[in-house]
Amino acid sequence: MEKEFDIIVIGSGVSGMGTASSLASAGKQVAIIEEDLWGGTCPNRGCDPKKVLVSAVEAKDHIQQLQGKGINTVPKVNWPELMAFKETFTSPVPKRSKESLESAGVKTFTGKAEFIDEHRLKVNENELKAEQFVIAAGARPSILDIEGKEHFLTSNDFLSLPEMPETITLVGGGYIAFEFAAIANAAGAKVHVIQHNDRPLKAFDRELVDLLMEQLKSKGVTFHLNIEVSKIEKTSIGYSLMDDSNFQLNTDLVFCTTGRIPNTDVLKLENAGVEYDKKGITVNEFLQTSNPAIFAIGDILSKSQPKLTPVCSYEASYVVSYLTRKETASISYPSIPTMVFSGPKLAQIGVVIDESNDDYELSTIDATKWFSYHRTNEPISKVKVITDKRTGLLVGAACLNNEADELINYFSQLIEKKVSGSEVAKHIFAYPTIASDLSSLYS
Ligand SMILES: Cc1cc2nc3c(=O)[nH]c(=O)nc-3n(C[C@H](O)[C@H](O)[C@H](O)COP(=O)(O)OP(=O)(O)OC[C@H]3O[C@@H](n4cnc5c(N)ncnc54)[C@H](O)[C@@H]3O)c2cc1C
Ligand SMILES: NC(=O)c1ccc[n+]([C@@H]2O[C@H](COP(=O)([O-])OP(=O)(O)OC[C@H]3O[C@@H](n4cnc5c(N)ncnc54)[C@H](O)[C@@H]3O)[C@@H](O)[C@H]2O)c1
Repeated sequence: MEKEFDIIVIGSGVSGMGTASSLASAGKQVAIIEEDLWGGTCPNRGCDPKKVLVSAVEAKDHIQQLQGKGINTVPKVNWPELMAFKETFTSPVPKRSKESLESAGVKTFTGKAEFIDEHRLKVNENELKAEQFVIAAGARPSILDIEGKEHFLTSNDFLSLPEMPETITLVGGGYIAFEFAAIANAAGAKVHVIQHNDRPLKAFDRELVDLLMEQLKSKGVTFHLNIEVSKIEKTSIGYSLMDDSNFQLNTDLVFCTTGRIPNTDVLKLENAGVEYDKKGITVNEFLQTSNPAIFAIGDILSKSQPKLTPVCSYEASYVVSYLTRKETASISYPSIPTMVFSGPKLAQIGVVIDESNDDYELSTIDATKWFSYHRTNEPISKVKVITDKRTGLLVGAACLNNEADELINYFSQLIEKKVSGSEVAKHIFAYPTIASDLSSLYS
């Protein structure tokens, strides 16, 4: 049966949900298609469930740090209970997301979308037609193509793991590995992280990554650098991982955390004249694909910006403004904060440099003994601020401590609003708080 709409959105994650609802509110006839969990990655198997599990890491770290300083026992993480708590957040998401779209006037279809031609899509037995399309079909975990790859689990499995085994191994040392390593370690597992070169979390400040690794090592996480796993063998008690020389590691479970691949292969994009490369769909500065009636946003894009939830929301909001003619200028991104919710947390925004140069001044501040961090006896707090030598304004920052997820957003405001150090000094912040340290960090 053929159905016709003004705009069809493919994928109901952060990118697709916001786009579809806002376009419907603007008076467009909108349909949205989802083949799996309504609401997509972030609330079902990404940021949100992950951060619920991180709560246990935070609680345990906090208490562990205060041993002999007023607290005398370290609690144990009860994994099944923590998972049940996580479920209270995730299980309502698909139904609630679909209902919210429908109440906004969006027509929902469950099934896999495939382009038939430039204006038509096939979804199960339906043929859907539209003038314009927004592709927001996201990405999925990549699986290394090695012998025994069928034994790999993914981030989706980790976030629903019924029991935490004695040993887990994460192959690939990126965001997911550093976050899951902290979670599994807090839950009592022996954790191994295997990285094929010597630069885990490559986009982050190297010194801070090294310090984060030291912290994780001190809690019992083992890092194996410059190891390229080439084979996984099932054994009577678990799995054995091997490389092409002498490396061998036994583990109860093994997760592939080597990145995510865009869902470009399942959409039959060639039928609609939409071009893509291995990083995703290529778009111009209006988020328009090689077919001008088809737009793409979110994790499915081939882009230099990080693939993160707030970036998806930003692109969704831009494409809605563009399609409703409220915006005709090209998209321009602000500085984007990036965060690793490990233990401790690592955050970064803007310019990243290893040392001062002709343009930028780098200040590295050891804030471990500052009141804000010392009162909870944090093992480390390091902050780097980068200022433009010409204007004196903040252009970048990186931090490693338990409060980095809040601190980085203050830096983001200062950078985006071009607030000078002397202006910060004129603010009165509640004391003692992380914000009240700002004038000492950036003056
Ligand atoms: C474990 C994990 C933790 C993360 N933590 C954070 C974090 O802390 N902070 C942060 O900012 N970001 C985080 N991210 C990244 C963030 O989740 C993503 O950037 C974001 O969710 C992407 O949204 P999206 O809408 O582009 O894609 P998705 O949410 O993936 O939505 C795409 C949807 O399209 C559907 N789809 C695909 N193909 C088709 C088809 N042919 N037909 C119909 N439907 C289709 C999919 O089923 C999916 O539901 C995390 C990611 C992971 C995996
Ligand atoms: N806090 C957050 O914002 C957050 C958290 C989790 C995920 N994410 C998003 O999800 C994406 C995927 O996360 P990810 O951690 O899977 O990917 P990633 O790209 O962050 O890291 C992958 C890591 O695997 C390494 N690697 C690649 N091939 C390998 C091999 N053969 N053997 C060993 N190591 C190998 C890479 O060098 C890299 O260090 C992120 O890029 C990010 O966009 C964000």
